Amino acid sequence: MPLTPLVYWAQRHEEIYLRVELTDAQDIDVQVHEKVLQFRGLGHGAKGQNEYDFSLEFLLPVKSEVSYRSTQRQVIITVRKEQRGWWERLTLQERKPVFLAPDFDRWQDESDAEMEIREKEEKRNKLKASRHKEEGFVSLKTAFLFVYNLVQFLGFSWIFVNMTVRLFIFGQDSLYDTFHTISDVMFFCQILAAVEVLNAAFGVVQTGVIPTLIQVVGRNFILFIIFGSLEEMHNQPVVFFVFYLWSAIEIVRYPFYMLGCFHTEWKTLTWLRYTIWIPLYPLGVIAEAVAVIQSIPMFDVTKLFSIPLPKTIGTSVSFSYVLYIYLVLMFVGLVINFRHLYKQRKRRFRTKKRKAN
Ligand SMILES: CCCCCCCCCCCCC[C@@H](O)CC(=O)SCCNC(=O)CCNC(=O)[C@H](O)C(C)(C)COP(=O)(O)OP(=O)(O)OC[C@H]1O[C@@H](n2cnc3c(N)ncnc32)[C@H](O)[C@@H]1OP(=O)(O)O
Repeated sequence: MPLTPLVYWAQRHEEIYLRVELTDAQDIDVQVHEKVLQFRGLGHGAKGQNEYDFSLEFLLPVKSEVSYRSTQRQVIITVRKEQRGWWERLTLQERKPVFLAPDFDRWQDESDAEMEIREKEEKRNKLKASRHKEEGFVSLKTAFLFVYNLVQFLGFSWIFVNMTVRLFIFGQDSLYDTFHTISDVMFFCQILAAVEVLNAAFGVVQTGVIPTLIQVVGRNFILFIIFGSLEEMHNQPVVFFVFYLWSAIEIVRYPFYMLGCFHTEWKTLTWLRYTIWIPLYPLGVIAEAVAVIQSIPMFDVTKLFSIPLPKTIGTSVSFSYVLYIYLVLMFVGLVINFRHLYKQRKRRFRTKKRKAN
């Protein structure tokens, strides 16, 4: 003979919760027809291990889909109200069935429930607002990166095209006046490149700060100290090779980033971005090293940037010592960035392959 378990209830504007006190319940069957809920199940209740059942006729219509979950201690049933609203009692009959009691763990009166809804609504609105903010930030960031990359692309394209055209027109002669014709734009692009260090440092782009710092500081050292400060270096052909190698990678790298801003890619461009540094980087470092070595006697003669020593010692330390140290640093920088670019290349092509599979 089935027994009746203890049932606790609570409501919200849209739902009814029933908690059936049955331990280790099995063979549970819960059904709702019209306004009547029927429960049947085997388990350990107030009267020991037995079959338990009950039925409830709700005050108002409910939806026929009912959900329940059984834990070790109880069965929790959720029934959705047909119409949103607050019920003055659970059952149609005014007298409360004896096995039914309020679930004080979940109990809320109407105003509590309304407060809960308002809090949920507020939370949802806040989340929406923060999502809007985030989206606004993302589009601002994308616009900023796109404009930055476009400016750099235009700058380096101008340099590359100008040098190539001059090479065709003036042949070898063009190697001697690269600095005079190109340096203004190169100064502009390389000063602007400091933005890349900030982008990496502030997480605007997901990349390491050190490789970017090495790249920007390394190039600006050559541009401002070696070429910029020594007039004797201005008409050296090495300027041509350094500028040409720098701009050759940048006319590929920046359009690659520009497409990346729109989550687009052009496979050939991606391949070029992650491949042509393999010959260009060592060549670039060699060209820069040649420039540094060429400048050493010039710094010795002009005593530019030499560090004066106290009068008692009487002489000064030539800047060329700094340059010897810099040559070593260049080699270290080359190794760090070569490894970094190799890792980026592997990561890029590995992910692509995985996506393709
Ligand atoms: C600490 C001070 C030390 C001073 C030491 C001095 C020693 C100096 C030695 C220096 C030697 C320098 C030699 C050098 O000047 C010679 C040359 O340049 S020769 C020419 C060849 N050169 C090159 O090929 C290097 C070109 N440069 C670079 O590639 C970068 O500057 C580098 C930092 C080296 C690597 O770039 P990065 O780490 O950013 O890799 P990724 O391109 O793969 O980017 C990673 C993700 O970030 C996104 N990203 C990056 N930048 C942007 C951007 N501007 N806009 C939009 N998105 C960007 C990129 O899309 C990647 O995202 P995802 O993975 O999602 O695609």
